[in-house]
Amino acid sequence: MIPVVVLAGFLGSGKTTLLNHLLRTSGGTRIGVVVNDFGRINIDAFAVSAQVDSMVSLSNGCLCCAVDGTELDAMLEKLAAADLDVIVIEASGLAEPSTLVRMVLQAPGVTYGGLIYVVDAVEFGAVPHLDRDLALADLVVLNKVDRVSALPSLPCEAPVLPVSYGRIDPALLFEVRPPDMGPRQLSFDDLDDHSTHAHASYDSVSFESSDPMHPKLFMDFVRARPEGLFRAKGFVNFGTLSLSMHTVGGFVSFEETDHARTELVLIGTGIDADSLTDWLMACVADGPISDQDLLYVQRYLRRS
Ligand SMILES: Nc1nc2c(ncn2[C@@H]2O[C@H](COP(=O)(O)OP(=O)(O)OP(=O)(O)O)[C@@H](O)[C@H]2O)c(=O)[nH]1
Repeated sequence: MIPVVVLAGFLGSGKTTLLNHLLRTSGGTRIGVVVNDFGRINIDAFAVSAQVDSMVSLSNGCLCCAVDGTELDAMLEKLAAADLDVIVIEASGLAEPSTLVRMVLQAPGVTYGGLIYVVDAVEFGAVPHLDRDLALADLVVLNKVDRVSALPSLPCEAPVLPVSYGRIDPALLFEVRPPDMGPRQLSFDDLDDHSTHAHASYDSVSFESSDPMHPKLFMDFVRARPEGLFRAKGFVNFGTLSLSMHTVGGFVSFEETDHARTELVLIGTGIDADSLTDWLMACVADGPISDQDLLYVQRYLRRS
């Protein structure tokens, strides 16, 4: 099922800037984008190759469409049928993120991929209901940090990623495919020094085990994972049950899989690779796993 990431934030916080950054830096990832109106996406940055209905197909494999709230269901269904890797919905600055999240959770053929909430590091004090929105967020992007001398502290439990101009690493939100090596010409973006981009400061940790993980110990790890751990993805084997796991900030989703080995990649800032590896090693089961034990993970399971 195609994951749907909801991108929300108050007026002017930098959602469109972030979305354009994702579109520019996601290589060959096929992204479906749902926005409130076309004018907002920097379509000039791409060659528009076709326009069908209210959907625009961009040369980098991105499908763009504009909807109002009532059309969202139908548009998601249409996008779900297309061969996409991920769908990003940019909420208008005044949309209620909770309404959008509910709509995505109910939409057929897609799976919710988390709520990314953009906060303006200068203007955040003026946002109505900021606490309420932050409480729903899985990952908070504290944008425009170029405009402040000290980072404000936000009242939220979700991990906070300080950035300028929405430059987050797309791999924090979804699987990034290498660029298509088609007839595309090199652009200035390709010549960019990527070491200066946000992702240069991330650490990643890989963990593998052919012995099953203990459901309770592993779920304790998932719940208590360190704040800087923005993303985890891969497979977890619990003996008779194997799940694929995907987390974005505080958001976690599991789906059943046939992959009968634990293979995880954890991405974050300020994470200690050795202690995370030790922690995961300590989650390996030291005996058989009972049906009772499996209940700890089964309640997180999404059924398609
Ligand atoms: N200085 C600075 N300006 C930024 C940054 N990110 C975005 N901007 C500017 O802030 C303004 C608003 O950015 P948008 O991306 O349009 O914000 P938005 O959340 O999509 O706005 P609405 O759709 O009106 O809610 C634009 O002029 C951006 O160029 C940043 O990190 N630093």
